[in-house]
This record gives sequence, C-alpha cells and structure tokens, in this order.
Amino acid sequence: MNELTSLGFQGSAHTEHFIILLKIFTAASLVLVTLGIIDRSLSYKDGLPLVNRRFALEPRLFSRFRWALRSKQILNDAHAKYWDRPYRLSRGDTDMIVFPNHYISQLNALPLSSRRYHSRSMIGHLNGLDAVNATNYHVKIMLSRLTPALPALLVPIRGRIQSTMMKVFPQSTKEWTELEPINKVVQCMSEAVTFVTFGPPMLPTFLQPLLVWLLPYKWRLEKSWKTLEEFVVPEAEYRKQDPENRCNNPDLISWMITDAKNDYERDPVVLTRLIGAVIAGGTYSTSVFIMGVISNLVEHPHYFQEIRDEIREMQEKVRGNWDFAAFNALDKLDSAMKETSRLAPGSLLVYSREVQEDCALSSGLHLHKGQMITTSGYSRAMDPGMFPDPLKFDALRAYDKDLDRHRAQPFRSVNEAEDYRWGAGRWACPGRFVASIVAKTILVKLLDEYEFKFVQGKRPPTHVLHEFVFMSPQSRILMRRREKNSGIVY
Ligand code: HEM
Repeated sequence: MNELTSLGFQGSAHTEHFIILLKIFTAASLVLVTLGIIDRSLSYKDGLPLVNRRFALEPRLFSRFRWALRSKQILNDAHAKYWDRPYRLSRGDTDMIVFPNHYISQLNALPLSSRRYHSRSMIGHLNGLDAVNATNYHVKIMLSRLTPALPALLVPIRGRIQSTMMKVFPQSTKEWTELEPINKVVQCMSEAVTFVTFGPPMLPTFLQPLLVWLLPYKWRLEKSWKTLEEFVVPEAEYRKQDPENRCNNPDLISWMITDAKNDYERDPVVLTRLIGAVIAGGTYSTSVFIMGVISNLVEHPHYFQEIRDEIREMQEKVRGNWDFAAFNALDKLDSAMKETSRLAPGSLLVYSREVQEDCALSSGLHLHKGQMITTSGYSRAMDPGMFPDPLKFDALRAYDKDLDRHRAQPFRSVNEAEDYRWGAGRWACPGRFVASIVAKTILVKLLDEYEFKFVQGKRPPTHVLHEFVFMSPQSRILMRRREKNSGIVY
C-alpha cells in the first residue's frame, strides 16, 4: 500500500512536471514565433545581404562593438562574399548600404549629400559642425578660389613652414632627440592652414595652438568654437564694412565675404563654423599622413635613399628654386605618397553619403530618403587584382607600373580607376591640393635634413577604430639633423 501510494504520488508528480514543462515549451515557442515574426517584419525587404548583424533583433550595441574592433575583418569577409554586389552594413549607429566601386558613376547622378553624412556621422548637432548641412560654400570657395591661388601662395607658405620647422624640430647633428612628431608636424601644417584661411597678419600666434586642437578627439568643443568665434566674428565684421579694401588678400575669409550670394553665406558665425570644419578636416589628417610616409620610408631604407636622391637631384636641377613645378616633379616621392595613403587611408569607408530623396538604381534597388550609403575604399585598396601583393609597401608601385600615367594622375588627383584616397565624384576632398603641396613642402625638408629611428626599433602603431585609421599624436620617434644635407632654403 505504501508502495502504491508512493508510486501514485510519484505518478502525479511526474504529470505535474510534465504539464509545467509543456507550459514552458509552449510559452517559449510562442515567444520564439513572435520574435521570428517581429524579426522578419523588422528586416529589410530589398533582399540585400545584412553584414555585421546576426538577426534583426540583435541589440545594435553588439554590431557597434564588433564594428569598432574588427572593421577591417568585417569588410574583408563581406568583400570576399559579395564583392560585386551591394550589401547592408550594420555599424551599430546606422545601417549603410555598401556599394561596389563600379556603382559610383551611377550614384554620382543621384540626389546624395556628403555634408549631411559627415554632419550626421560626426554628431554635428552636438559639436556645431552641422553648419555644413545648410551650405557647401566653404567647399566651393576652396575649389574655385583657394586651389587656383596655391602656386602664388606657395612662397609665403614655404617660408612659414620653414621657420616653424626650425623652431619645433631638433637642430643638433650629434644627439638623437626623442619627440612626438605628429604634434610637431601639426604645428607646421597649421601654419599653412591658418595662413590660407586668414591671411598674413590677422591671426594672433597665441590662437594657433588652439586652432590645432579643433581636432576630432581633442575637441574642447564649445570653448574652442568660442575662441574661434571671438576672433573670426569681429574680423569678418571689420572686413565686411569695406570689402573692396579689406578683402584684397588671397585668403579663405576674404573670398568667402566677397563671393557671398546671401546673408547666410556672409554671416560671421556661419563663417566661423565653416572655417572650423575645414581646419578640423585638414590639419590632423595631413599631419598623420606625413608621419605615415616617414614611418614607411624608415621601415624601407632603400626607398628612403632613392627618394632622398631624387630630392637632392631636384635641388640641383632647380637651383634651389622650389616652385610648384619642382615639388610636382618629384615622381618617386609622389608615388610613395600614393602608396602610404593606400595602406593607411583616413577612413576605410569613402564616398559616404546621405540619400536626399527617394530614388532607384538601374538594378531596381530603391534608396529611401535619409538612407546612408558608402563604398569600401579599403576593399579596393587591398584588391590584389589592382595592387598585386597589396599588403606590401612598394613605394615605387605607381612610378614603376606606368610612369606616364602616374604623372598624368599624381597623388593630388581623384583617380577613380585606382584607389579612393580622396573619395570620389563632385564631393571628393576639396583640400587635396592643399594637402598634397603642403605635405610635399614639409616632407622635402624633413627627408633631406633628418635621420629618423624608431624608439626601441618599433614603428609607431597605426590604429583602426570603427572605420577610422589613425596614429596617436603621442607616438614618438627619434630624430637627428644630418650634417650633410642639400641645404634647401625656402
Ligand atoms: C592627407 C590628407 C587628407 C586626406 C587623406 C583627406 C581625405 C578626405 C576624404 C576621403 C574625404 C571624403 C570625400 C568623399 O566622401 O568623397 C574628404 C573630405 C573633405 N576634406 Fe579632406 N583629406 C585630407 C586633407 C584635407 C585638407 C588639408 C583639407 C582642408 C584644407 C580637407 C578638407 C576636406 C573637406 C572640407 C571635406 C568635406 C567635403 C564635403 O563633403 O563637403 N581635407 N577628405
């Protein structure tokens, strides 16, 4: 009896357990089915493969972490899988359609905005860079006024760079000095950028270090904007009162005041924001790039020597007159610059745009207003079909491959058949002419006059965070002035 009771008892306990399990199973199935339905309803309907999100309901934070830490791998895998097809990349902050490069000519005809993209992705509403949403005036002036004036501006730019270099780089030919080269180059670069922006005597030198810190990760934003405004606003008001006499100088502010078509374009606060965007976009990127060229050449001393010889020969050929043509005829240095930006572009993604109106591609793919699109410049730069042995730094790659073509399409050009170092289309980097000539001006002297060594033999690392590729301004290098150099004087 006892046994039966106990069996009966156990039997009802089993039944109870079974019912509980059944309930749990039913509830779990219902949750899964519901999640599946929600997941499907949240998924995109355009059939594009989704990269870096495992299912539509996966918290975006996971995509963001993966993208922050493994962006190169994610792009490599996606390129290997979908190389000829667009795919949707989940970055965590937004989902972008990544187009293969051959779509660019078709995309160029669509209503896309690069500035809206830059403003949105750089949280322009928080840092004040959203002024670029309303106008492309700064880009227009850079291309139509600044670029043609560069040959004439070269002489004062050269002089300023030279005197800054004498101040910030070591002069001893005996001792090695350990320093933070990026911060030093930033000072030279900002001399050039502030000169083309404000003209000669306008900007007090004590403000220049502040402008330098209008850099993405060092922004003391509101304070920096305020400092810049405190200078630019009264200066712009002053020049506006008598443009004929006060806007004669070839500089960005004067051109922006004289060429303005409406009150918005000549508003001093707007001018401050636009100028801030130009300075922030150009100073740090070019300085890191210059350090990248030097690091690559230190790592490959035979190229360093060849390029140094090229500089020495040019110095003799032009008898010390380093004009535009002389800098632009340094074919080997130009080739090393192309190779440096191919291996370490500022961003793995280029040609990033926001769609302005609903539109469709010839393939039938619909793009909706507000959608972000981009291309993977990195996948192109690493394509062994375009660049054999793509991970190798071959300083003379472009020079050796086809010299005529290299000369016709130098570093400063937007060459859509090569990599996308300046982006592409109408909104490719408008600062490329400034970046190229200023970088060459600094590099010619540094490569000719200095020896470099890595600290403890280790190259300063290049980091990749999200799509951004950068070197820390705190990276250090050893430098010593060469006793025997070509004696270049700007
Ligand atoms: C080596 C240095 C530099 C590199 C690698 C670089 C690269 C780029 C790239 C890839 C873009 C995006 C283009 C696109 O989406 O199609 C861009 C945009 C831009 N760059 Fe540069 N840049 C450099 C230097 C400069 C300098 C020196 C300036 C200013 C003097 C500058 C000003 C700008 C501006 C204003 C834009 C935004 C254009 C727009 O979309 O409205 N950049 N740059």
